[in-house]
Amino acid sequence: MTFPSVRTGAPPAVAPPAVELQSVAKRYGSGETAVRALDGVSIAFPPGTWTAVMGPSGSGKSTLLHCAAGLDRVTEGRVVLAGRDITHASERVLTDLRRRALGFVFQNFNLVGALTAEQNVALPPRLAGVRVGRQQVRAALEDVGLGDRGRHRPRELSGGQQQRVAIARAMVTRPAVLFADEPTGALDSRSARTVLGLMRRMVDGAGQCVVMVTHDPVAAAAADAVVFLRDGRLVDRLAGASAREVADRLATLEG
Ligand SMILES: Nc1ncnc2c1ncn2[C@@H]1O[C@H](COP(=O)(O)OP(=O)(O)OP(=O)(O)O)[C@@H](O)[C@H]1O
Repeated sequence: MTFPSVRTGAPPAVAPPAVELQSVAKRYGSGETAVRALDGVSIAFPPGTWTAVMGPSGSGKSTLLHCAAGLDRVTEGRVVLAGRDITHASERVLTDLRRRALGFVFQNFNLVGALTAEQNVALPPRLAGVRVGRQQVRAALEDVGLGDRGRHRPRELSGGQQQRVAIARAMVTRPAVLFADEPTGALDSRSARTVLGLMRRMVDGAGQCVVMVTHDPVAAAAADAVVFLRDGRLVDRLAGASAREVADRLATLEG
C-alpha cells in the first residue's frame, strides 16, 4: 500500500518577513519647514537575509532604520516587525519588543563604560527580564573571539574589540532582527572585515535578519542586497554586487 506524499501539491513554504514597511511616509515638522524624510517606502526584509541601505546624505537612511525598529513613528503606512503590526503600538509594547526581538549595533559601539564586557553582553536580556546564564554570555564572547576579555571594560579594548562585544551583546538573545547603523564606520579595514564576517555568520548560521545602514561600499557588498534611497524614496536594488559596482551606483545618485 502506498501513501500519497504530504508534499504533493503543497505550495513552497514562504517565511513571513522579519520586518516589513508598507507604503511608509515619515514627515518631520509641519507647514513650510516640513521635511518628508520617507516618501512611500515599501520593503520587506526576510529572515536569513542581510540588506544594506545606502544613499546620499539626508536621503532617509537613518529614518528608515528608526521607523523599522519602532524607534520613530511613521506618519503614513504600516510597519510589521517580528510578525506584529507596530504602527500604533504603545511605547511599553515597543520597548518590550525591542528588548526581546531586536539587536542594535552602532558606529560608536554604545557600550556601558562602567561595565565589563560580560556585563555589557548580559545587560539587554537582564533589562528584558530574560534569563541568560553566565555560560551563555561567555559563549557569546567566545563566538566573537573575545573569550579571554570578559572582565575587561570598554576602555581596555580596541575599537574592533568593542564592536565585537556589541555584536556579542546583540546576538546573545538571538534576536529576529539586527539593526546596524554604520557598524564599520569607526573601524580599520581588518576589524571591519572581522565584524562583517560575524554578521554573515548571524545571517547564514542563525537565520537572523540584518538591516544595515552604511556609507561604505565594501561593507554594503558584504550584504546579500543593497537598496538605495534618494529623497526618501527607494530608487534601486543590487544583489550580489561588488564594492566597485556599489560605489559606482552610489556616485550616480550623489552626482
Ligand atoms: N528629528 C528630525 N527633525 C527634523 N528633520 C529631520 C529629523 N531627522 C531627520 N530629519 C531630516 O530628514 C531627512 C532624512 O534624514 P536622515 O537622517 O534619515 O538621512 P540619512 O540618509 O541617514 O543621512 P546621513 O547619511 O547624513 O546620516 C533629512 O533632510 C534630515 O534633515
